[in-house]
Amino acid sequence: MVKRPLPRNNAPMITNLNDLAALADFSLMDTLNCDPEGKATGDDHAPRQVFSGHYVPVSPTPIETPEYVAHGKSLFRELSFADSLAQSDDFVRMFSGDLTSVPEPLRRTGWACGYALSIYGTEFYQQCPFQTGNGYGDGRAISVLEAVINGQRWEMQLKGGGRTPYCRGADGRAVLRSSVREFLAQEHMHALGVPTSRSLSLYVSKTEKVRRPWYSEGSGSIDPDVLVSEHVAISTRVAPSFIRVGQLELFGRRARKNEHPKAMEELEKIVLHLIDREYDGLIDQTLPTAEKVVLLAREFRSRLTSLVANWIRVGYCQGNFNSDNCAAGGFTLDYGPFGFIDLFNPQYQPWTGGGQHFSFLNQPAAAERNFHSFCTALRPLLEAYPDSLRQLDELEGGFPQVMQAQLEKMWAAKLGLDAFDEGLFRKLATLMVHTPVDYTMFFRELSAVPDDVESLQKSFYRNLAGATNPEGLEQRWSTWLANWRSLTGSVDREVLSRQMKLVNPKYSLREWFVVPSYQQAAEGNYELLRELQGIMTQPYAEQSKDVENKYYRLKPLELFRVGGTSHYSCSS
Ligand SMILES: Nc1ncnc2c1ncn2[C@@H]1O[C@H](COP(=O)(O)OP(=O)(O)OP(=O)(O)O)[C@@H](O)[C@H]1O
Ligand SMILES: [Mg+2]
Repeated sequence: MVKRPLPRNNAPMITNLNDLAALADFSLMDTLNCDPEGKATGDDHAPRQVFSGHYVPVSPTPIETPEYVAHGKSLFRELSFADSLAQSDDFVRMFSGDLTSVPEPLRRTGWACGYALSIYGTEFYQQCPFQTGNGYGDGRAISVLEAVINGQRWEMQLKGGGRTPYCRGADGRAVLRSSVREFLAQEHMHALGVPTSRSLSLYVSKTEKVRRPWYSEGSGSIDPDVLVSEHVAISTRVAPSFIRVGQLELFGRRARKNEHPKAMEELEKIVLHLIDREYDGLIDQTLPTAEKVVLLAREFRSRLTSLVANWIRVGYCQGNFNSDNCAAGGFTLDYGPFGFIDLFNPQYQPWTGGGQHFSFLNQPAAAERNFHSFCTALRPLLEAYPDSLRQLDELEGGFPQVMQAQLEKMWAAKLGLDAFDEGLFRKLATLMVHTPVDYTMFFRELSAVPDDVESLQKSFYRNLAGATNPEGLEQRWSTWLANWRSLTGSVDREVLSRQMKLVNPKYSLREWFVVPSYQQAAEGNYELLRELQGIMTQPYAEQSKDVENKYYRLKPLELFRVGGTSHYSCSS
């Protein structure tokens, strides 16, 4: 008998698709309403209105001649998946979109979900080709599996898996460039300790290409200036669910407007489903719905505020924080026009179409708008319960205070302080802008608890000597540093430093590291991508001198203002 290797948690190792099939569990999913017009064959790829139901059955369209690019090694370990699985024929086939020969109880059709859109709290319908909201949703994301693995329920979703009824006439594909970005970012974010969807696998087609607007080499253009032909790819992401605030909104809007006889029932069902999938064990199952709704809002508020504080801690700007890109489970979702900040600028926003409302330090305000959309979606369920409605209003009204408390806690931790000091923080923010500094490097250098400004200068984009008033600026830094040191109290320097280095990462997934990795990948060379994957999944570790020289660096000045590196459009 062949002995199977045992993973660390002693659960049996998953070495082939049959092992995975044995863990499939569609029981929760099956309690939801299927679109009554949905075809059991899943052959439903043309844009159309979907008037009701929580999901549409749809089969993915496989990419031609798939080639293995990468798999999420740490997620594989957590799921007890053998690394070899990622390159095994039947696994590659399934996760490059071909469900035609999957073993039972896996299914030959996946599912796509509709959702609504609010931008910064304002409801939108124009993005829907029918102007009704019934044609908007997962246009190229198709879920293929729900499984309970090591006691945890996971949904697996292909991105770029072909057209769905929500494709709005687009091709349903994702290009290698955007897939590499999302793949690397999800793993990096997880390693940074920030809740996120996770990366399972990434396959590229060796033959199938699509055209996308993008930037010519070294372009200084704001908008894309060329059409490029790019290889398509399918990445699979994994999360407890992919329910978005926008999804709740779709059902909330239908219930509010009484769009069909089952509208209220469908809203209640998706909300209870969200609780089962994302808040299991946190909300007493025996409570009436109205009370569950209030507890849900409280819990989501807590997760969302903590998430956004964490984004700021690690220098992440989501870029497109609409309600449809805001996971109702409170984790990071949709790594589209995101970016990790280099030079500190509170208004940093890499997405050219995004506007200041989604910029780096405006993310708490954007989150508040998404929370408003979330509460608006829940409200129809509380119409007959004035007490619960009042509690929901209070939760919504209290968002800024909770957000502020999370931010203060985060800034205090970044500075190694027990308590937030407003004066110290304000002075620092001003100095960081005036100098200017590299956000990640500055906090990491500070984590060494330096005696003087000299070592901090490694993170400065302009030598102090080159400043308008060099002595003045240096003096302000020295004063600030002395004030900061006095506030850290009598904590041992080593202890303080160790503590701060757990909060302030050394390495972050700067776009100018990612660009060459997807450019190489487009040539079939995945070396750089895998190097980045290795480095960015241990962002707090010092790592080798070589790694430090290559990846612990200021962004080269010539890369500022380069289209595709410093700013980009949403084309993906
Ligand atoms: N090539 C495409 N084909 C079909 N639909 C698309 C395509 N690109 C984007 N969409 C859809 O357009 C909408 C807006 O796109 P956005 O960039 O927010 O999402 P995304 O990156 O595709 O997906 P997600 O939010 O699932 O990560 C989404 O509903 C998405 O499904
Ligand atoms: Mg999206």
